[in-house]
Amino acid sequence: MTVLEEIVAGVREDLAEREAHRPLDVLKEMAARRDGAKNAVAALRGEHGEVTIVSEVKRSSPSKGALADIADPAGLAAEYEAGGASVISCLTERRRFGGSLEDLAAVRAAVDIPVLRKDFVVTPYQVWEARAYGADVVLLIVAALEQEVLTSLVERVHSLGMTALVEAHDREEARRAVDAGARVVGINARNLHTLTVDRSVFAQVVDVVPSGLLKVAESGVRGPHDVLDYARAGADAVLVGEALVTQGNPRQAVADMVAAGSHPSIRAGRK
Ligand SMILES: O=C(O)c1ccccc1NCC(=O)[C@H](O)[C@H](O)COP(=O)(O)O
Repeated sequence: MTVLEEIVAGVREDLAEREAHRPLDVLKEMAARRDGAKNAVAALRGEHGEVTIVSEVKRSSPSKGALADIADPAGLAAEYEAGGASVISCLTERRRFGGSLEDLAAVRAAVDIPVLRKDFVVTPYQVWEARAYGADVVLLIVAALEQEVLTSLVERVHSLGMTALVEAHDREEARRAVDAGARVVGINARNLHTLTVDRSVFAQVVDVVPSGLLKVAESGVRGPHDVLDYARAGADAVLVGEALVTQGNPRQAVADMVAAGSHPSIRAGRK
């Protein structure tokens, strides 16, 4: 079993339990009580040609184990927003990442910018959950989904007013993301078989994604210099987790990355 298959198997077990306790109709009522989803495409695109920053609430991971003791995910998200983040990514997978839907709802309540549900979404029920708990963006991982299922989940996410961030790890997956109707394609540098990070994957894959679609570079960012590198390789946004949760001043760390993404040389090159 690959790491991804193992994670998805655990996700399905947890999901079966939640579905048994909360019928889809109840979730739909919860979703209907929410304000409409925020425009994540506009937030990710930025207003002045800058490369935007997606800041992640991440407690632990399969590759690194425990990363940070985040007692107050809402407070952390508010710090990220104050530092200039454009979108908050909130991990909701429990077993390997220590996240929850409660984290998602708390983050949603604490910030005004769009919030991403970062999980291993494989069924429409999870898409409804995302909306019910306040997400504006839903991660869909190409490697975890048959093409027909991927396409129908993208449609479901968009039909609920949210944005799908469709994640690819190579050129073939990027083509599948585009074919599935993605408006935002993530290119993740973390190999799901070995869990190693190779930041050059972004540059190897990005030309598969047509101009007009947004490109998000994911994983492996250690600091502003990596934001600059991803920006020069064509990223519209950069998603950062570990580097923000493992040091003392997340607001400043985000601000430094935002400054890199807004550097005049980057903005000039994107006009
Ligand atoms: O982070 C992991 O170890 C991991 C393992 C298996 C599947 C997904 C994984 N991470 C999810 C992510 O995509 C990252 O949390 C995100 O891109 C941020 O990465 P980083 O800045 O390197 O923490």
